[in-house]
Amino acid sequence: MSVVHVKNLKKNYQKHEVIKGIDFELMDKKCIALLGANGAGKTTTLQMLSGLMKPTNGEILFSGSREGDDFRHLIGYLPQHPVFYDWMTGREFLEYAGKLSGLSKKDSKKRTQELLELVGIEEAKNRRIGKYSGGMKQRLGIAQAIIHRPKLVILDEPVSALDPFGRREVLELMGRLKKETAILFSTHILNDAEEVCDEILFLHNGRLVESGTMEQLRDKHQQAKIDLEFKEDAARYADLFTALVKVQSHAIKRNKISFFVEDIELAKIGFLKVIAERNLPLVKFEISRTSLEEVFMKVVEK
Ligand SMILES: Nc1ncnc2c1ncn2[C@@H]1O[C@H](COP(=O)(O)OP(=O)(O)OP(=O)(O)O)[C@@H](O)[C@H]1O
Repeated sequence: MSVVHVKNLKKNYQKHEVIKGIDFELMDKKCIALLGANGAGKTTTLQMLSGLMKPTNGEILFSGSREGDDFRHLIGYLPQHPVFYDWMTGREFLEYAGKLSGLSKKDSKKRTQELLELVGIEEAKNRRIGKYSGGMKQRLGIAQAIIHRPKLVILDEPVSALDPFGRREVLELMGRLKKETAILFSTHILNDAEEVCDEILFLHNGRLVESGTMEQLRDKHQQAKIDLEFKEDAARYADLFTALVKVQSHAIKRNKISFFVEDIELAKIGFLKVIAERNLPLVKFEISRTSLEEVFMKVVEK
């Protein structure tokens, strides 16, 4: 089921158009990554969706509501740089946020306990937030954003400022969270998107240059790849392989060569034969597919 439909969304800052007419639809209980380089327009888009900023043009229609309706109860939002009251405990903060979002005192307490468990900070609930790690603060922020059971939770760069441990905790939480609600999160880190999301929206200079499920993007853009690493400069060996099988392209970086091939099975047999027959000084043979990062570079260079 659709949660929100965005049509021809535009935003100007003074005369400068930073969002140039984007369209997309978000489905229930999916995790969607809004991907883009710095300045692509991610924060601007998320702020319009969360109701914090008015679009210059276009429509944001939440299912079950009409244009002009107040849709804030349907969304939860965690800004890029959330601010907490460090003197409050995690439990106090969530109970307070629950009451602010309209829950009764009793419901707020009940939901707080449920969320403390869901986000994994139950044990630290009576500790002051000032003593929490970055990952714990971010998980508390996510709990706050979903306290009123929104249909869509919007997270602006939720893992960018975290160390690898914090990052892992939050990514795992996002994976669990999509059972409850749709998640839209922005990032410029492609691995994070690849790890948790079902769909991707690629934003580039204020336009959506590509979108789809991970599977659709892989089918459309990803190619099979064989990486070879030699003990010495790889350039001298490239021709031995390109002459062999249908190699679509290759890239040489000092001791390494990446070959993009059409038929991975055929290429694998041919490559291994050449390596064995000529006893080439190989240190690594790896079969993979182009990463999302390579897909992204390809899409934005179009
Ligand atoms: N209040 C503002 N006034 C004028 N221009 C702005 C304003 N806020 C953002 N911009 C410009 O709009 C463009 C998009 O900014 P936005 O913050 O939405 O991008 P972003 O993709 O979130 O980038 P980042 O990853 O750096 O946060 C940028 O060129 C930015 O300089």
